[in-house]
Amino acid sequence: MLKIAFIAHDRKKDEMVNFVTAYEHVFVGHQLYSTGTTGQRIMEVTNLSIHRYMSGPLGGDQQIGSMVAMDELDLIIFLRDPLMAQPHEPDITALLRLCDVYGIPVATNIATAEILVKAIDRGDFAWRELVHKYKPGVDE
Ligand SMILES: O=C(CO)COP(=O)(O)O
Repeated sequence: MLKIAFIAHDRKKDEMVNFVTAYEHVFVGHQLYSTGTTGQRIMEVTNLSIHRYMSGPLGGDQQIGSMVAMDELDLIIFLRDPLMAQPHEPDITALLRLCDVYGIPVATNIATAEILVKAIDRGDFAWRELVHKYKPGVDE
């Protein structure tokens, strides 16, 4: 079972809802997290149970970043809006930076998200189990 987070900016929320709905059969077996409004939108139209954090501009990206730092997430699907400035741009940058620090797979557009979900379905994420056994900063 993987720990997966969904985040979508406002003009990407319809795309996220359609995506998660299409692959509900894949996501149902995993532990799911999201920022506030994204999770609400997904849960309105699916039977998935998602732990929702705060809305992005109110700290949700940072809460998800904290999960990354604690080695509590395996994968993030973060559909960003590249054409609209966000008030919490520093939080977004910080989250993506932490994904790079810890080597967390993160899809920032739907094409990559499609590839990652197919990889989940095939079991390609088994390597995450090994990563969880080694915690940088703790074991070194
Ligand atoms: O702003 C966001 C991510 O940066 C998403 O937050 P919401 O899901 O609450 O809209």
